[in-house]
Amino acid sequence: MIEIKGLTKSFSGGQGQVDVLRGIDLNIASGERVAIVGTSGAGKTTFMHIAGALDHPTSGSVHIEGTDIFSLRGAALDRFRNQTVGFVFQFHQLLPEFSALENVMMPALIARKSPREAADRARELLCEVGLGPRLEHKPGQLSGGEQQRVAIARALVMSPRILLADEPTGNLDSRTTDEIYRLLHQLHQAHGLTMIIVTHSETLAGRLDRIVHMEDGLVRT
Ligand SMILES: Nc1ncnc2c1ncn2[C@@H]1O[C@H](COP(=O)(O)OP(=O)(O)OP(=O)(O)O)[C@@H](O)[C@H]1O
Repeated sequence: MIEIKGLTKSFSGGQGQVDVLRGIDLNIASGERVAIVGTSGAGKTTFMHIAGALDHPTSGSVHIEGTDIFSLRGAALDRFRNQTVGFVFQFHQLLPEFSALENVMMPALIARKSPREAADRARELLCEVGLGPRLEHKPGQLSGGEQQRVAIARALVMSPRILLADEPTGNLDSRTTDEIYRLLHQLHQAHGLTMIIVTHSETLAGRLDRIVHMEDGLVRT
């Protein structure tokens, strides 16, 4: 269960203060798949970064399975995030110099898993996302859809319970979008993941369990 209460985020810059999130309340059940939709600038990415503890709110709280995540500090917060949340970004952010296998291993190596264990887990996940024959390919040698599959495998390498995806199909054509949806569905069935997915794709949003509309830093009710 994810419980978000009174979340606000303001940035201050040259042109004064910008209130990007203005008091978001949202509960998401374990295993639920939620689409976050809204116009550009509504605050979706900012919200996702805070929900996944990549950024701090100005005020408000996020409880994940009972843990008040912003009461954790430093290494404890990093550990909680690495073990609990996996991220998939629109522009997948794979490291171009490294193979698919090495990209997926990376979070496990950073978490000090042994290279053998990291490689075994990465291989298993790449096979699960249909990339068994592409383990040694570098991102530049893979299609957009394949790169996104690598990014999804990487997000899952630490066996998180929550998957946060920001426009996971944003730069893909409709057939590849459909394939990524089917993969996410398969992973949801297999791992019981809670999924929060920011998307502009009505097709993708419509297939999830619930659609949350964000508008001007608030959830539209
Ligand atoms: N670090 C920052 N400093 C100042 N303003 C910021 C910062 N990050 C985001 N913003 C502003 O917050 C607003 C919301 O941005 P955000 O990326 O969360 O929106 P979004 O709904 O994800 O948009 P899109 O669909 O275009 O990705 C924007 O007006 C943006 O300029």
